[in-house]
Amino acid sequence: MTVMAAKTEVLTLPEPLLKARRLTVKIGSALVVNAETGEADIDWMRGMAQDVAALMREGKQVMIVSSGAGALGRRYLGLTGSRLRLDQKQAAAAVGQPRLMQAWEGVFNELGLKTAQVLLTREDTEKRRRWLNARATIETLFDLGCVPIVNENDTVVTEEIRYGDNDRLAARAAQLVQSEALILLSDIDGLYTADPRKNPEARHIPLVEKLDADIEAMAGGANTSAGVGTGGMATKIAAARIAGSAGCSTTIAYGAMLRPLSALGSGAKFTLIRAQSSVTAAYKAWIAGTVVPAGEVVLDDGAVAALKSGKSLLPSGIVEVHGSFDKGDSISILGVNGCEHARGIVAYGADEIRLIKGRPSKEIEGLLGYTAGDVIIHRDNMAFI
Ligand SMILES: Nc1ncnc2c1ncn2[C@@H]1O[C@H](COP(=O)(O)OP(=O)(O)O)[C@@H](O)[C@H]1O
Ligand SMILES: N[C@@H](CCC(=O)OP(=O)(O)O)C(=O)O
Repeated sequence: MTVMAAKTEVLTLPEPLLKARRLTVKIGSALVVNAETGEADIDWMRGMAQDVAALMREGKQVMIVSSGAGALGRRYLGLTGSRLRLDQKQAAAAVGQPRLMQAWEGVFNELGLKTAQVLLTREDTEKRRRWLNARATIETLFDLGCVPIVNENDTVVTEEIRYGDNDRLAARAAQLVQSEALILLSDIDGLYTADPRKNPEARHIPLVEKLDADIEAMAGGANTSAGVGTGGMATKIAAARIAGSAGCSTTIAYGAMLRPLSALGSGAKFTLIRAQSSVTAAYKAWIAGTVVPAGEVVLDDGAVAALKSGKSLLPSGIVEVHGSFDKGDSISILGVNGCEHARGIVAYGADEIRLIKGRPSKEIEGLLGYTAGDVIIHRDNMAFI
């Protein structure tokens, strides 16, 4: 182990990962769990922590989505049968998750970094209020310099309401924090024209510019001989579709060697599935495309001009509030003539905005008894239509 060397080294990823400010790395069970001992593979995890630390030194923020709770817990509990009931799988994950986190925390601590456990369910990324809460927490973890380590909250979900595999969880998590790049580390170095374990003629595909039905048809199921993987290439392509719709590119790469992110930087093969738009454009298109805005605010002419020059919306420019909406809802922004100029995600609910409209931001706390910041809609959460 060369922790001292790791403290100065930097890691230069290939394009377009190089440009990504925020990366999400998904790590499958087969990588973190040693197949022979059934325990966390600390050497491999230490190498990953060194790679992540090197990227953080370049100013990048890295979120890890780590599988392995079920596999670690099964071995620890001696649940060796191949067909476990759901409650047994959940019990195994409950036992394995703290062991998984202990291993991650240990290897990051050696480098002076802190980790944070983030357990998500599908509802957390589908229900707006929970989505906002999860996003705010992870943003704060990044600000604090922590490495968020995400997994599905396996103990509380049932088959019908789970993501089911961490490839799709990772894509949703990447979308949640507006990652520009999702890296899926696998037991294979990318997408092939067919499953190369079954078809020796299969060819590697280095770049997918457009994820269409032909590409989807190439992706088959998991390599079941390895014993712990779940999704196969099909869930990786499904993940790439989710990530792509949020402007996030997906890289599928082989992860079993020590320091797989460094390997990417030194020429290892991978498949890049390029997103069709940028994260910001995808987010703004999503806001602009809100089917039924939850309400409206009417602005004076000065506020409309301020928004058009790139400013955020302050309470002082609002003259009327229509409808009943909550913090986090998408609403319409109208001029006094009733013309819709933009849509945006509000930081305050309708009744709160009624109390603070027309007033300077410094009065928000006195009027509401708390403050969620000076702006009603931040410019990053606003799309002109
Ligand atoms: N078109 C394809 N290209 C590459 N791998 C494929 C393809 N179709 C099916 N696969 C299988 O998907 C496996 C990777 O998925 P999986 O075993 O779930 O990995 P992980 O545990 O890393 O998520 C490969 O080992 C391969 O056998
Ligand atoms: N949440 C589960 C991971 C499920 C999963 O997708 O595993 P894998 O196919 O190894 O990435 C666990 O930690 O065991």
